[in-house]
Amino acid sequence: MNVVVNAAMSADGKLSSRRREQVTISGSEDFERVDRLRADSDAVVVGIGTVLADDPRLTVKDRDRRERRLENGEPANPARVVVDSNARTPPDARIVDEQAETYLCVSENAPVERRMNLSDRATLVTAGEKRVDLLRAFAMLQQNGLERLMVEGGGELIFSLLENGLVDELTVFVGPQIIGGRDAPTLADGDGFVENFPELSLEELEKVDDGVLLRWTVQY
Ligand SMILES: NC(=O)C1=CN([C@@H]2O[C@H](COP(=O)(O)OP(=O)(O)OC[C@H]3O[C@@H](n4cnc5c(N)ncnc54)[C@H](O)[C@@H]3O)[C@@H](O)[C@H]2O)C=CC1
Ligand SMILES: Nc1nc(O)c(N)c(N[C@@H]2O[C@H](COP(=O)(O)O)[C@@H](O)[C@H]2O)n1
Repeated sequence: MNVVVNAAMSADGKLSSRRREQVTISGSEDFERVDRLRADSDAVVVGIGTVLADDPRLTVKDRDRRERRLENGEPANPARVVVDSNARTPPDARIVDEQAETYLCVSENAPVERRMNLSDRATLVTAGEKRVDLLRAFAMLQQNGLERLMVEGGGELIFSLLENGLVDELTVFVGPQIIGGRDAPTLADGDGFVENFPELSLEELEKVDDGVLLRWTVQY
């Protein structure tokens, strides 16, 4: 399995504002790159915080790329994965629409009624007692044939994946704005590291739009 985290952050490291509403940080060239990356993935992964904040579709926007996937015997869009311990994904969320297959990673603690309401819209993957056990959940996704995972955030999920040693590559677009705010989400939130900080190796640096694209591999 190969796991790539991709995110866009402001020059001060924020993924969005303290209101946790979606902020457009990438420019058109970067959004094209993100679309290519989605098209080259078996699944796009987000946390429930991102679903509740952004109501994303996570589909491939370019028709030619969707057609190329179909020609290669793949579904038009990659699968979508939500890490959602308590099955809080709204049944009318875009992420469970008909445009792609969706996997909801839930914990054993998720209320049965919510799971039942979602079970005809998504494949439920149960891993972990109270919180999704990411190592087990990703192993189960791999058993379902999902090898190339692109993680789009948010900060809580990205931190947990790094903590679990699950990230192979980190691609970050740094945009030309300051968002600020101590409560605004950053690239890696959660409890934070106090030692054994994951080490990154810079593989690529490029000016894209009015910002910078950085690609690192993670050294464990
Ligand atoms: N600029 C960008 O590229 C992106 C920005 N965002 C922004 O990020 C914000 C959402 O990020 P967050 O609030 O951090 O939410 P998140 O999307 O990282 O989801 C975190 C939630 O996932 C659940 N979860 C279950 N098991 C977990 C585990 N093992 N580890 C971690 N989380 C687990 C928890 O309920 C946790 O609160 C929004 O404001 C959104 O707009 C989100 C994605 C990309
Ligand atoms: N790459 C990137 N740049 C930004 O500026 C962004 N705000 C995001 N957000 C991510 O994209 C998701 C929306 O996807 P759809 O357009 O609905 O397919 C959003 O939920 C974030 O994960 N990404």
